[in-house]
Amino acid sequence: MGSQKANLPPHVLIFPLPIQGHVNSMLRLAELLCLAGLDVTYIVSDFCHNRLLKHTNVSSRFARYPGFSFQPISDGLPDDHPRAGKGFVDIMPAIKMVTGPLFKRMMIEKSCFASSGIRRPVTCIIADGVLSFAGDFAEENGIALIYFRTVSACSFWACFCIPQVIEAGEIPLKGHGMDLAVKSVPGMENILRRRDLPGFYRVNDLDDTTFQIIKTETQQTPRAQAVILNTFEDLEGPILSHIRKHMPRLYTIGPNHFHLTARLGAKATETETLISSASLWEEDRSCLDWLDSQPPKSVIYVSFGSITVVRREQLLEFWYGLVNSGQRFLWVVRPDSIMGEAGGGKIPAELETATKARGYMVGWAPQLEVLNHPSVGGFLTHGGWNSTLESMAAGVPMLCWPYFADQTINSRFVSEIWKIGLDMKDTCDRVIIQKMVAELMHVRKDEFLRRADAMAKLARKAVTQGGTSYDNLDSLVEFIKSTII
Ligand SMILES: O=c1ccn([C@@H]2O[C@H](COP(=O)(O)OP(=O)(O)O[C@H]3O[C@H](CO)[C@@H](O)[C@H](O)[C@H]3O)[C@@H](O)[C@H]2O)c(=O)[nH]1
Ligand SMILES: C[C@H]1CC[C@@H]2C(C(=O)O)=CO[C@@H](O)[C@@H]21
Repeated sequence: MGSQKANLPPHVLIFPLPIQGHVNSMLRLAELLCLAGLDVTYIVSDFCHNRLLKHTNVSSRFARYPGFSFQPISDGLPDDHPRAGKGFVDIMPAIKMVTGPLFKRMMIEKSCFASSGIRRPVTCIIADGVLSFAGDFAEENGIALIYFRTVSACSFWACFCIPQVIEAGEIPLKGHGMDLAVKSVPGMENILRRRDLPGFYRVNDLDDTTFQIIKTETQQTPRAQAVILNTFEDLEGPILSHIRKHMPRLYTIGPNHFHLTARLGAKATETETLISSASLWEEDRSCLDWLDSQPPKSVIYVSFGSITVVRREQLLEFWYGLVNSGQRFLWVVRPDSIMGEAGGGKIPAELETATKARGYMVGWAPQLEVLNHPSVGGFLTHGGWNSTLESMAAGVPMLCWPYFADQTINSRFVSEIWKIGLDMKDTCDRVIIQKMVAELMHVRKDEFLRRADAMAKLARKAVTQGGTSYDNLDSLVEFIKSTII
């Protein structure tokens, strides 16, 4: 057994927060590690697992990696709990109180998923950067620990600097002075206004539970032996230098959906790769047929990710703004995304008519395929980090309407640093929406497309052999191997 075991690959446990953006990002990492020949156990909430099995091809997709397995666990919430909108605030405490103890028990009872002569017990835990209990378990049991924070480096760094921002008296915001410059986040002195700080900062009381959780979880990151970020050096180099002063072993491997496409390259066609989704809702592929019949770069794709909810009045502002812009649009309206009477009330006839003429609505879209469709020329997005990277990699300019969390700082970087789109934060007005859609799709179209195209090229370079993300992934795999020698 001893010599047999020596030939077995490392066994990595991957544990994402059970939210669409985190599950997508970490499942892509799981596949990248499977391709490198590592064994992977992927912990997933029962809620997400059931949906993945129902709406995706994950079973067949991962069947080709014999060293891969899913390990479902409860997320501590009842099945019918609304995990979107305000419901999201319950996720972190439930995970901590319920999933944490369950996880520790499961790891011990299942001998950390060892299989005699076939698989080592877990040798390395790659936990979501906000799941410190997984880090505790790794430390208590002498297992290598890596954190993967699934947001942008700029958001992670701004959260890491929470103590300095408090010290400088720049928060609590108390709703005023939102346009004042933030001076206490090194490297961002001339970039951020208070309204651009990650949404968690928007509290009147520094004892706010979510704020405290984010602060504590972020502060403990440096105890890991390594940190992974889904970004690339050409995109966030200056901020990464600041982070590396505290966490020198930092692997940037993104954009990881693009990286996966590049690594699968020879083994799969582009379409095969694109349809390897991890959607928690059923994708309505009919929108691709609709896109096929639209002129090149004429459509603005609208989607606010998996957590955003809007009030009916806001829905109507967006709808009028889009219709009045005269632009063709493909709009994802998630079934659980309208607050209140689930979209009750009549839709004005002029909106129905205009939507039939030049719009298309679905409950959930095959987003990667949509963004890479030649008819799509812009993306009205909440600025979730996956959506932002997916848009960048496809060379599609963005109009950002951030909802919470990292989105408020991502949108600032999109507009002011990368200059590949516009930031519409803290307003929801049909006239502004109409004007900004026109600016993105007409007035400044060439300028944005040129920069977005240049950014897409940098992203491609990063994930191609010899590129920074490509090399960093190889180094990460070597590091994981080194932890068992
Ligand atoms: O109709 C749709 C809409 C979205 N997606 C996919 O769903 C993912 C959405 O991820 P993201 O854009 O990151 O949004 P959220 O799911 O809202 O992500 C959460 O997690 C992200 C990563 O931590 C954070 O950046 C966000 O702020 C947070 O809301 C992306 O891969 C999309 O391609 C689809 O496939 N179809
Ligand atoms: C629900 C939020 C808690 C932490 C996650 C996050 C992060 O900074 O890691 C950002 O927004 C959401 O994805 C998560």
